[in-house]
Amino acid sequence: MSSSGVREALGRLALPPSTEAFGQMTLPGSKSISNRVLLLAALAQGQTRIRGLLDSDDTRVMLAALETLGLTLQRVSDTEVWVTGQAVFKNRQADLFLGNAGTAFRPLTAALALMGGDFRLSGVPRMHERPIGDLVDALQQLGAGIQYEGQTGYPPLKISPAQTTVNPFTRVKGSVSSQFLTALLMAAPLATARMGQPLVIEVEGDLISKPYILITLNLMAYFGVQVKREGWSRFTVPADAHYVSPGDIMVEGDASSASYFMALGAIGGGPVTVHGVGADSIQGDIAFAQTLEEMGAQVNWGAHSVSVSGPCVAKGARLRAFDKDFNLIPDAAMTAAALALYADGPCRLRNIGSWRVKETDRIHAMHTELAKLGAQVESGPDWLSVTPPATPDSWRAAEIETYDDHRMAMCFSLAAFGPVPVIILDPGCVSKTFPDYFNIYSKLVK
Ligand SMILES: O=C(O)C1=C[C@@H](OP(=O)(O)O)[C@@H](O)[C@H](O)C1
Ligand SMILES: C=C(OP(=O)(O)O)C(=O)O
Repeated sequence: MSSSGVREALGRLALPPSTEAFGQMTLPGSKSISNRVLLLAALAQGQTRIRGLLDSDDTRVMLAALETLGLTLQRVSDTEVWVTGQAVFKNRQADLFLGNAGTAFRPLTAALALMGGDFRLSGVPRMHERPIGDLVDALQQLGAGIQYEGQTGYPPLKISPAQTTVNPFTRVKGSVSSQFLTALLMAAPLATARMGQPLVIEVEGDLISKPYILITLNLMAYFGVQVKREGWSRFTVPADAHYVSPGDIMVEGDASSASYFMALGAIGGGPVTVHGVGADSIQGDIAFAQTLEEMGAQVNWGAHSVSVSGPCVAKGARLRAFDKDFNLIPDAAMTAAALALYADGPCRLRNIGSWRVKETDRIHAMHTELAKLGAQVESGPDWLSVTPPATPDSWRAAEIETYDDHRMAMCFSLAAFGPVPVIILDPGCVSKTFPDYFNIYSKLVK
């Protein structure tokens, strides 16, 4: 990292042309669960032992922010930390750098805005292009003092002490990111504690990425706060809501990270077995296994593991093409887009508009890089269609740009099963959620 916290793009990784993939791997902890649990533990009464924590850029910025806010964190190892909660954080003035971690930026904005204090929240330049206006609007309805330091609707943000009277009702738009609703829900006990009455959160319009809200509600319940949910449009946090440490919590493996290895099993013969998520997972992205089945792979479930086998595409076999709405699994959907290279016909990903405002404009990035390899690609505001190279001769060797997007690097590693050399530029961008990705990858592909 440079002094501004911006990671320098470095290096290139030539992928060895691969024909097979098999073996076992253990997943790093879930990013979504790790950052939620860190914040919930910080707000909870008592001490929480967190095991299986993800150790990556996104969790490091969250840990550093909590330390700056005065929390006592005991790091037992890279994947284990003990957090002693404080209903109201000790330091009420802080300047926090949150990288490009949506799961740190959005929930901390809500918690600090409702707690009150003088805070500044910033990130890498791309974070300052990722919208946050819908969350700020919802928090302002609750009496929060938030100003935009630059462009209206985007970070960096300045938070000033909240008004003491708060409204027991707010509305939030759900069409840009589900993380805004997640942030309001997790911070809600700070508002109910001040008001002594329940807080009602209404979602305006469509809500995207719904399974992530279920992760939020599940973990809030684990920390003692039961939210009443009426469909996807109304959420009520009770008047007496307060977080209590569950004592010990084990973070599941990351289901989005699992998608790359499950995909390897589906194109390289397999079986590839991932340990850390399985049939009991609380993460929506495990539903990617169903996409793989629809494409012709075989999936075997354990409680905490998944094994995938499939055809060997390097020997000419093909996966079944798909036309599918991916709104529920936007992250694993990128893996499906890369697999379209090996399909037996045109594939279409629908309802993926949120890709435009993630680590990069993922519709543009995917379109550009798949086309470099010889696929015929078309895209629109919220869709992507990929016609795979018709014959081995239609493939073209390519240097794949990764746009400082971990998922671009990880999903294009699957292109190594085509008939051309592939180079991944700046492979180190995987550090956002999976620093060890290429090391584990290299052990499973032959
Ligand atoms: O709440 C979460 O943990 C996440 C929600 C999703 O974002 P959107 O709700 O913006 O689609 C997902 O893409 C992101 O990686 C993690
Ligand atoms: C969208 C992602 O990240 P974030 O949590 O920063 O939104 C992602 O990991 O694909």
